[in-house]
Amino acid sequence: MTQSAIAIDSLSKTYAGGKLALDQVSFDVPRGQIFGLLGPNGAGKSTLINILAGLVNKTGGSASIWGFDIDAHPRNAKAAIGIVNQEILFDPFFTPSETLEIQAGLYGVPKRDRRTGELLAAMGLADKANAYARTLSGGMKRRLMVAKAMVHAPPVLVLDEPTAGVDIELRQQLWNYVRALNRAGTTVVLTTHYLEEAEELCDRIAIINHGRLIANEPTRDLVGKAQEKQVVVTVDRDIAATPDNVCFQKVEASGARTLAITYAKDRVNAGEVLAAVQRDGYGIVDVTTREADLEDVFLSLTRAANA
Ligand SMILES: Nc1ncnc2c1ncn2[C@@H]1O[C@H](COP(=O)(O)OP(=O)(O)OP(=O)(O)O)[C@@H](O)[C@H]1O
Repeated sequence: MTQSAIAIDSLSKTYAGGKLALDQVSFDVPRGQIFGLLGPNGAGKSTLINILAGLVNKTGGSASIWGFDIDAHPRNAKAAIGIVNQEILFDPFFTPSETLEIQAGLYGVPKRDRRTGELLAAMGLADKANAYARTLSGGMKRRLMVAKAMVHAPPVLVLDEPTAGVDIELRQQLWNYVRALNRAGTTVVLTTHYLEEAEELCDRIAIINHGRLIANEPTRDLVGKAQEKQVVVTVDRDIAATPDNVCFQKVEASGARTLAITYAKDRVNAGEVLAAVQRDGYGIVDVTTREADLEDVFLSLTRAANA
């Protein structure tokens, strides 16, 4: 039997004060994957990660990391995971090299097993090894945080919002590092608010909403669930009255001669939608289509769960 990187079973958390932040959440993170944990603000993602990190006590259920139950084998469980938090935490007066050495010391990694140089090189920080951490750019600091989480060579790396506030170019760079780490054998779990990031990077996605798991599927299947499609049609004359048809889910005039029509792709096809526009007497000058993406699926799932 192949064990999971992380196995979570009926995990619950009620904070002092009564807030139910996690409600019987169960899912497995398969080994070797890049796994996305998504959810709106306050959904319970940080609570879940903090339980895995041993920073928050769960109220119910169980969790294991690389086969080690977090209650029965807390030290082994902790050694199997590296966590990169949202906050950037290190002493600005230490150099990246010193920062990693200190962290390795905290984890009890013997000097001969330390990988300071290798990690700095992997994160593109080799030439900054001896610079003060405070002189690093924002992107470099984030990469140093990742290196710091990897000093004990954990098989599982958790990145909490790795690219929040990071510009597009650096984001691409960080994605490449995440992919490289994953190719080298690390299972990666990431939380993100950027659905595009999840769609681009993750093999599988779980969605939490108000403490409950509402999806857990391969990314491709999840995105495939979106049934809404949109065609934007430019017609040959000004639109007097917005045409209507049973095969349209929604229709809006987005310009004097432009219609944006949303339809359910499991019920009609673009040809039928265009034929309906022509039947209303319009000639078609131009057409563009837009496929639904993870954002549409995310919104429809969270809306349905809230309803
Ligand atoms: N220490 C705490 N005491 C009481 N309630 C808390 C505590 N920490 C978090 N909560 C509440 O638990 C719920 C889940 O919070 P959590 O931080 O886990 O969500 P999140 O999904 O990580 O959100 P975000 O994306 O905004 O970081 C929220 O309603 C939050 O207000």
